[in-house]
Amino acid sequence: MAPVLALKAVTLAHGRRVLIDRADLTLGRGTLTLLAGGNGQGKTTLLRALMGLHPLQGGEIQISGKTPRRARCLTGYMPQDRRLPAPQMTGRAFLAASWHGTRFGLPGWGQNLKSALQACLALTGSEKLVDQPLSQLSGGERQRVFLSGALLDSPCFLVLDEPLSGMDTQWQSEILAMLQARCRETGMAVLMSCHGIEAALSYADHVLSIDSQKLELRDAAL
Ligand SMILES: Nc1ncnc2c1ncn2[C@@H]1O[C@H](COP(=O)(O)OP(=O)(O)OP(=O)(O)O)[C@@H](O)[C@H]1O
Repeated sequence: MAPVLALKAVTLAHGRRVLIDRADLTLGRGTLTLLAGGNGQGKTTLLRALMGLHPLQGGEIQISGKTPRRARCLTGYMPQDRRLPAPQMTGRAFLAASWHGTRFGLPGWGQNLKSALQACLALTGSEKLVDQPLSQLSGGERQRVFLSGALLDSPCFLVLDEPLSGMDTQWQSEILAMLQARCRETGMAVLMSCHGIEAALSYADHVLSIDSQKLELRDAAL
């Protein structure tokens, strides 16, 4: 079976500035990996490249054996830039519009969507948040609603860019425990960037560090 994520000699840059130079990497099913690195090292750029949103200067990325664009239906993504699509929109309408990514922004309200949405809201403790306008939620609450959306299509690969920012320590622990359990139970793999990885280490299998254009994968227990 193809690994969930495979990078072969991947080079990423912004203009002439190379951020990652000919990196190889493999992540397997059911693993939770923390992406670490100082400001400006290229974490967001790497995660965007995994979603097919940033071009490669060289090399190849495969997600479950497919190119990032072809693997869209297999991936869930929570970007770092979380500007509100429409401040008065409720979380429920926002999430309904993103279900399956095939609705051209039009919400669907069938029973399948309702059940899938309810399950994801329960995972993130967002049931009581989704019927309020997004603009009236706190930063940490909004993060949980957006995380529900990333989980909505039961992805095999979940890419999260600083999902814990703005959450209090209690919610950070609950979300990390939930993600760890989903990895174990469903085989989903998670790659998530976060600053201050110490608090998250006990939930993770690996730490992927970006430093001086290199990627290094290590066991989280070391
Ligand atoms: N659109 C852009 N055009 C040019 N340079 C960019 C662009 N976006 C980011 N950069 C630069 O690329 C580098 C890496 O940015 P990136 O956002 O990937 O870093 P990061 O590791 O996620 O940082 P942080 O921890 O601060 O979020 C930074 O030096 C940044 O200034």
